[in-house]
Amino acid sequence: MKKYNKIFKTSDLKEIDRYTVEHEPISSSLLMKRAAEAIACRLLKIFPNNSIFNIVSGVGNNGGDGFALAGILLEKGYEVVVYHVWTGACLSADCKKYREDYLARSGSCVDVREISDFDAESVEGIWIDALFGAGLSRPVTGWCAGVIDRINRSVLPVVAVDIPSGLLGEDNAKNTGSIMEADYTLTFQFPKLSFMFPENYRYVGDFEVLDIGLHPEILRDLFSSYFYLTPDVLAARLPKVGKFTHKGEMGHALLIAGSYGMMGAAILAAEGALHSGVGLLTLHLPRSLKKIVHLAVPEVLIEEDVNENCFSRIFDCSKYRVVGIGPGIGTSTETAFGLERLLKDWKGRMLLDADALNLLAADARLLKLLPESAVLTPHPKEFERLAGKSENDFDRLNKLSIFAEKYNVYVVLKGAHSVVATPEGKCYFNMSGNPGMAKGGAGDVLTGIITGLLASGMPVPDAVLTGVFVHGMAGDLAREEMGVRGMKSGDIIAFLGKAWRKLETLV
Ligand SMILES: NC(=O)C1=CN([C@@H]2O[C@H](COP(=O)(O)OP(=O)(O)OC[C@H]3O[C@@H](n4cnc5c(N)ncnc54)[C@H](O)[C@@H]3O)[C@@H](O)[C@H]2O)[C@H](O)CC1
Ligand SMILES: [K+]
Repeated sequence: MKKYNKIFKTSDLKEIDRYTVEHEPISSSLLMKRAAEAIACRLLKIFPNNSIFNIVSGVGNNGGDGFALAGILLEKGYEVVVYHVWTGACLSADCKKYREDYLARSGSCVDVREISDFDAESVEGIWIDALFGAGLSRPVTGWCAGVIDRINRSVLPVVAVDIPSGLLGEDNAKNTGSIMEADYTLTFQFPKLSFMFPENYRYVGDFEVLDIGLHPEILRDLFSSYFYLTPDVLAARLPKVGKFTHKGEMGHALLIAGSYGMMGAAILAAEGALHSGVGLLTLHLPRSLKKIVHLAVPEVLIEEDVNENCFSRIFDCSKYRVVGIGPGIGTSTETAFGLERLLKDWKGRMLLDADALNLLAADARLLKLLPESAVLTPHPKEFERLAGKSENDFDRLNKLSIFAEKYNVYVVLKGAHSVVATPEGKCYFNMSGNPGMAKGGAGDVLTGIITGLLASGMPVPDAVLTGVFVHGMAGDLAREEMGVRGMKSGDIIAFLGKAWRKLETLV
């Protein structure tokens, strides 16, 4: 079955739920049981040695998940206590059903109707947070906030069901209420948008998406502008390299990179492209610096600039399928002039990174010269120079989308979940990569990879999404062998071959 990796709004959940219940068909209580079974299965794998579960349940369906989970764990012989926090007077029908089932089996339950009913201090084992889920409509305040605060002060691990209680699914800019600080979040069917933002990591912790079999038709048909990238979806986009392919078909790329003192950037970008299927790669380099690079990367062709130490001018780009520019080029006046001439002359495929973006930010006239579907790969600071300051991560995402539409470009905002904004207003969040990649040079490798893929003729969005994902995947393979501290940017290149191999075997 084809997978649709959409990130829906939490307000869409009711409709997805309703459609699944009607068309599978399945009762809502059995769907809840399925969700609780998925949680139990994962939970017991994450904490194989834990035998005591303290489940904090609310009155809605998230609370219902808590009671259904409690029943499953009780049946398996674990010690379970449910703290039933009466956040409202009425229980949802399924919460009521699973509470009654649990009590009927003599499950231990503490009714919490005010903060003094809740003692978090003498507790052992782990906390399961099933207080509020996707139905939360406003910040959590009052004595319910006190329950969250007490758990946050506890030293025991916290696992959130679907979403940490108190966190809203999308925009949390005005969320001044209490929010559960979970170590893990086990979320149903798709990650929530707010999980993608660095500022929410302290609440979400590490998250995993559990497939609870919501109906594929509604997941396919319901609109969303947000998506997340997984290997299966990307493997499906990989074109086959045919038996009779020659280097001309894989494309000729021009990379403009490096300047005095920053030649490593040129080498890393070149290696990224060479390990990503480019047919021919020409490096345009400052005159006095070409030797260093040629010795380090013998596979490239070299074109020399008239300037000794930096990029200043390209005379003819007509033989290239793509031009990548930026890593280590600096921001001298000569280079600014060279970029302006290039943008006036070149209307083909193009990628701009690092100092090329700083030059764009310094002279807004240049933005209007960007070729259609150009690819920009800023980190947050570079994006801020281009688009101005953002109030928070959600605001930055909106700015990103507006920028991509306005200038008709693809923008890769680099980060823990790098996000690709398209000219059509879609945003794709990357799910590969790790903190070991937060090092100088990692971005240069990404520039090379995407430039290489653009040269090979892949459609622009496929080249960008695949490039971002495989870059993170190579980083993940490097981390497996060398650890977050031990790996360096060059190791991303060293593991690119294995990453491609892994992706290709999924096709
Ligand atoms: N389709 C699915 O993915 C499934 C989801 N399940 C679980 O259901 C919850 C969503 O349940 P819902 O009943 O809609 O909402 P909550 O449990 O989050 O309860 C909200 C509850 O609380 C009230 N409320 C809202 N905000 C506040 C507030 N700030 N303070 C106090 N009270 C508040 C609101 O009126 C409701 O009464 C989802 O997350 C999953 O965990 C299913 O179990 C499986 C299918
Ligand atoms: K929760």
